[in-house]
Order: sequence, then C-alpha cells, then structure tokens
Amino acid sequence: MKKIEAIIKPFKLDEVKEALTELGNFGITISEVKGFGRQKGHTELYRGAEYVIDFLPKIKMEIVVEDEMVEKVVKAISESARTGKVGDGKIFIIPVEDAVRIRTEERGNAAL
Ligand SMILES: Nc1ncnc2c1ncn2[C@@H]1O[C@H](COP(=O)(O)OP(=O)(O)OP(=O)(O)O)[C@@H](O)[C@H]1O
Ligand SMILES: [Mg+2]
Repeated sequence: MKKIEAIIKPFKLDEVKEALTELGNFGITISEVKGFGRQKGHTELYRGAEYVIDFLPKIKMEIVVEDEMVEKVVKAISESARTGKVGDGKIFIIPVEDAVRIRTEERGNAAL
C-alpha cells in the first residue's frame, strides 16, 4: 500500500476528483493547506492576482491505494491538475505499513 499525497491548486479539485472517481472505488481525504514551492510564492498567480505573501492556498489530497493502483492514480492526478504554469503542485508517494477498516477490522488492501 502507498499513500499518495498530492498538493494541487484549489480550483482544480473538482476536475481531479472526477478523474479519480473514474479510476475506482477508494477513499480520499482532503485538507485546505498553504504552501510554497521553489518560487516561494512570489511569482505565482492566485485568482488572477500576483500574491505578495509567501504561502499560497493549496489543497492537499491523501489517498491510500494498493500498489497496483499507484501509477494510475499518479497519472490521473498529474494530468487533471496540470495547467502548465508554475505552482501546479506536487505528488509524494509514501509507503504505508497497514490499514484497518474500523467497522470490520479488515486489514491491508481489504481495508481500503
Ligand atoms: N518539497 C516540498 N515539500 C513539501 N511541500 C512542497 C514541496 N514542494 C512543493 N510543495 C507544496 O506544493 C505546492 C506547489 O508547489 P509548486 O508546484 O510551486 O512546486 P515547484 O517545485 O515550485 O514547481 P513549479 O516550478 O512548477 O512551480 C507548494 O505550495 C507546497 O505546498
Ligand atoms: Mg512553484
């Protein structure tokens, strides 16, 4: 199992969600976060205005999937979240030791 942690532009959330729900039946957690990449926020546009502070609003998506799904999920996110401009975001792939569905105590892939 891997956790795919994607930081995307907020206005891309619906499009990314569409692309992911076409791929399969798995859970997704999102949070509103702030961050900057290598431009340190300065040269990046947000809602048409150039931001003068460092941290820009982003959405963080966390998705834990079985190993065979990882490349499909990464491709779906990167294609749907891309505008081609700076600040499109980043995807991190993190190993996950185990998972438990609380209701049934299923473990591992069966718990996803
Ligand atoms: N190395 C990192 N560690 C943690 N979070 C990061 C890292 N790089 C980027 N992020 C997060 O991803 C968001 C988007 O990053 P961004 O797409 O600007 O990366 P970049 O490396 O500057 O690429 P680009 O040149 O395409 O803008 C940042 O606002 C930040 O929240
Ligand atoms: Mg950047």
